[in-house]
Amino acid sequence: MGLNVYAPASIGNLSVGFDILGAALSPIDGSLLGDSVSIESSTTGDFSLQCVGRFVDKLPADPKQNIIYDCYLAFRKAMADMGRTDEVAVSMVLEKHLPIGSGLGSSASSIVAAFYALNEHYGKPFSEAQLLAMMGELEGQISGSIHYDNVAPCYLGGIQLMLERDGRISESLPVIEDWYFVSAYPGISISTAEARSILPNHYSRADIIDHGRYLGTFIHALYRGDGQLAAESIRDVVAEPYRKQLIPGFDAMREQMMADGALAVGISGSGPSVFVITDSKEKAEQMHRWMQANFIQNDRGFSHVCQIDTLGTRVLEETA
Ligand SMILES: Nc1ncnc2c1ncn2[C@@H]1O[C@H](COP(=O)(O)OP(=O)(O)OP(=O)(O)O)[C@@H](O)[C@H]1O
Ligand SMILES: N[C@@H](CCO)C(=O)O
Repeated sequence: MGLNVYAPASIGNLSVGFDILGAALSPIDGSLLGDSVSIESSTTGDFSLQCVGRFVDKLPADPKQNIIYDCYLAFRKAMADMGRTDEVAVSMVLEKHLPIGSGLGSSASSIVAAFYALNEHYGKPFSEAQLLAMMGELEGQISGSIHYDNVAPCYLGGIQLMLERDGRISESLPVIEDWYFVSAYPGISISTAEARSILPNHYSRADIIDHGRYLGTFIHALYRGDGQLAAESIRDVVAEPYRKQLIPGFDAMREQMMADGALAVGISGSGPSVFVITDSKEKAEQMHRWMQANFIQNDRGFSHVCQIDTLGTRVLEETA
């Protein structure tokens, strides 16, 4: 029996919660914005990985350099640690729909889809909390430090707040139902590790106070269902001032979106994708068209009108 698992794109940080907030996204036109992984028992007895999809060309040529292979090794080791050593290997197919270094949680989407598929295939040996811990570890292997703000929303859906306590890595926050997100990827790539390395090691007291106030207000407003206050609190004093120079036309884009009635604008994860929040579908569609005409740099770029994906990672198809 085979399975096809889909893991949605995500916005790390949501501007106001560096490394501790993240949201999963679904395009409102029903298209899939995320990687998927198919899995079945290997007929040769050896592990195999085939990669297909629009953004496959920038993946490492050797499947054993793909993060999916590391997920497989980590999963098999964890099963061996629980005494399961005689399991049959698997054949996997990765459909790479998220560009690498996009700010849309591309590696997280592959990692989450792979672990979810492996767990389903081998009869769910691991709990949600155990899987999330493994996902975070693999994501940390890529970016240099463990942060769950892509893997947690990608896996669990919704808006996630990282608690990072034993057994409670992340918890869901309330979602503002009428928020539309325009998610635009300009078509260039930014490495997460590099985008982290340009950030300051220390912040001023004024920045720390602002950061605490904005994040506290954001979470308070979500629990009150006050979308206006929540959106006004989406301000980034930690990363955007330093990272925006890596994104061509960021300031002009922000100015235009705010003039067009955006509730909030920010960098998606470590960029170069950006997100815009509005409470009107019509405005979102107008902003999406502006992004297509003005922000996207080349034919690899794209823009989507999205809402929060509350389902998270799921099985799309089971085959006999
Ligand atoms: N399946 C995979 N998906 C994405 N990246 C992969 C995968 N397998 C290996 N890699 C490697 O992992 C690194 C991912 O880099 P990075 O963390 O900057 O990007 P990302 O996770 O795609 O970023 P973002 O979260 O901004 O979308 C690249 O060097 C890439 O070659
Ligand atoms: N929180 C991470 C997300 C990376 O997508 C960062 O901003 O570096």
